[in-house]
Amino acid sequence: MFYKKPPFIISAIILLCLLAMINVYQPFGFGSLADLYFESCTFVVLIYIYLTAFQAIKSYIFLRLGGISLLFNKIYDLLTEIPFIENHSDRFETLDTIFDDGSLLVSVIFIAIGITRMTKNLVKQSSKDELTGLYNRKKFPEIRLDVFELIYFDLNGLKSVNDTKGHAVGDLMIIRFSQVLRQACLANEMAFRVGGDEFVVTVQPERANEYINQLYMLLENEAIYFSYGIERATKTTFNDALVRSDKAMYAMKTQSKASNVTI
Ligand SMILES: Nc1nc2c(ncn2[C@@H]2O[C@H](COP(=O)(O)OP(=O)(O)OP(=O)(O)O)[C@@H](O)[C@H]2O)c(=O)[nH]1
Repeated sequence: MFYKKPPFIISAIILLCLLAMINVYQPFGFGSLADLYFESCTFVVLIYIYLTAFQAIKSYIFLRLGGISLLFNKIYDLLTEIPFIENHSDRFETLDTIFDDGSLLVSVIFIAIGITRMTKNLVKQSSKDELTGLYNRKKFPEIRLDVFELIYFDLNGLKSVNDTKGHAVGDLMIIRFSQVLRQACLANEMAFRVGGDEFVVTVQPERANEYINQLYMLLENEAIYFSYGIERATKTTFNDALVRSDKAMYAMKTQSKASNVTI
């Protein structure tokens, strides 16, 4: 609930409260007033970042720890502007250094690890299809085999499933087919979703027919039908093979429709 409020307003209120407190207690003697204003602003900027990036911080433990450590560091900086606390901290120099410089060092390390992990994860997610978890086209340059057979798949009759049973059932059909595509892959073979009901699989040379037979077996008792086209390819001939396998798939679909056979 709290985090749904605009972070800017919350941060501004905290800043105003801090500035008011500084001014009210100023006669009792703070250190440098300028220092205090800057420390307060940095603290509030941190709060603002914490609120706006809350989802990311929540999901990554290192960002969370780094954020906590940085907040601690800033609070400590603020508190040590109070002469009474500053006097005490000066007496425990090592402890003061650990609280001040140590917590800053820890924050920087944790935040750096957190950002690195988050970036890696984002890159990984950006090449995955959200609905099925299969790779999307962005992953094409990273095909793991040098020579392979490329199979272009298209589901048959998805539109009529959508129209008669609803989009959610159509989604389930796509998800189930994707599961089976992935299940039939060996190491280094990859499955991609390249369009609504279109998929590409790269399998080891001479394995396409075996792969497709496996799909038929896995989908034996399920009303999921598909057309496909197979082309042999290398990384350099990939784009041509993609076009040719799409055409071969289309030819199979046209033929099956003409003969009114469900494949
Ligand atoms: N449920 C669902 N449907 C989708 C999705 N993406 C595309 N579609 C639908 O899939 C259908 C694909 O079109 P077509 O390939 O012409 O439909 P089809 O019924 O499979 O026709 P054929 O390929 O000729 O058998 C369209 O109706 C799209 O709206 C999706 O993510 N979920």
